[in-house]
Amino acid sequence: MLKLLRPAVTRVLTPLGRALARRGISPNVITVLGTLGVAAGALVFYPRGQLFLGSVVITVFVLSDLLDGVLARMLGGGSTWGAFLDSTLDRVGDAAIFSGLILWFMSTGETVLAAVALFCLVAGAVVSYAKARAEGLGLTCDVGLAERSERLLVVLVAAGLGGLGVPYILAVGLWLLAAASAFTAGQRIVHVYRQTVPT
Ligand SMILES: CCCCCCCC/C=C\CCCCCCCC(=O)OC[C@H](COP(=O)(O)OP(=O)(O)OC[C@H]1O[C@@H](n2ccc(N)nc2=O)[C@H](O)[C@@H]1O)OC(=O)CCCCCCC/C=C\CCCCCCCC
Ligand SMILES: O=P([O-])([O-])O[C@@H]1[C@@H](O)[C@H](O)[C@@H](O)[C@H](O)[C@@H]1O
Ligand SMILES: [Mg+2]
Ligand SMILES: [Mg+2]
Repeated sequence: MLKLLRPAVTRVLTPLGRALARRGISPNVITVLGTLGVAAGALVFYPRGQLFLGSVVITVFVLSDLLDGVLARMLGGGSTWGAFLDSTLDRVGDAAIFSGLILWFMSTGETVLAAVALFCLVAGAVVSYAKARAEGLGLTCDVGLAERSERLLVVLVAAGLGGLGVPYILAVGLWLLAAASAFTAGQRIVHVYRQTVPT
C-alpha cells in the first residue's frame, strides 16, 4: 500500500541521492550504515523505555532503505550483491526493533506484550521469507496487506506515541500488527499456491 508513495518519496530523496553520488558514496554503505543506525536506535533506547526518542532515531535511519535504492538507480541500476545486502539487512533491522521492544516489555513484566512483539517479529520474517523463497523459485509474491513499510509504520508510530504517554496505543498497535502480519503471510502463501497448483 505504502509503495504507492514510492514515486513521491523518490522525488524527495533524489537531491540527497545526487549529493551522495557526487561524493562517491556507495549504496551499500547507505544500506549498512542505515541498518546500524536502526539497530543502535532500537537496542539503545527501547530497552530503556525511551520509546519516542528511539522511534524517531529508527525512523530517520530506516528511511535509508529507500535512499539506498534511489542512489543505486542513479548509479546505473543497482547490483545483485546490493539487492541481496538490502533485503538481508532489512531482517537485521526488523529483529533489532522488535528485540528492543521485547527487552523493554520483559523488564517491566509485560510478558504478554513481549510475546506479541515476538510474534510480530516472526510473522514479519515469514512474510519476507515467503516472498524471497517464491522469487527464488521463479514465482512472484509481491502481494500482501502488511509489507515491511506498513509494518514499520505501525510499530514506529505506536511505539512513538506510546513513548509520548498515549495509553494503550502500543498494545493495540502490536496486536493489530500481529494480526496483519499473520494475514499477510497467509496471503503470500495462497498467492504462491495458486501459481503452483494446476487449475
Ligand atoms: C508520533 C510519534 C512519531 C515517532 C516517529 C515515528 C514516525 C514513523 C513514520 C514513518 C516511518 C517510516 C516507515 C516507512 C519506512 C520505509 C522503509 C521501507 O520499508 O522501505 C521499503 C521499501 C523500500 O524497499 P527496497 O529496499 O526493496 O527498495 P529500494 O528502493 O531500496 O530498491 C531495492 C533495489 O535497489 C538496489 N540496491 C539497493 C541497495 C543497495 N545497497 N544496492 C542496490 O543495488 C537493488 O536493485 C535492490 O533490489 O519502500 C517501499 O517500497 C515503499 C515506499 C515506502 C514509503 C514510506 C513512506 C514514509 C512516510 C512518511 C515518512 C515520514 C517520516 C516522518 C519522520 C518523523 C520523525 C523523524
Ligand atoms: O515487504 P517485505 O516482503 O516483508 O520485505 C521486503 C523484502 O521482501 C525486500 O526484499 C526488501 O528489499 C524490502 O526492503 C523489504 O524488506
Ligand atoms: Mg532499500
Ligand atoms: Mg530493503
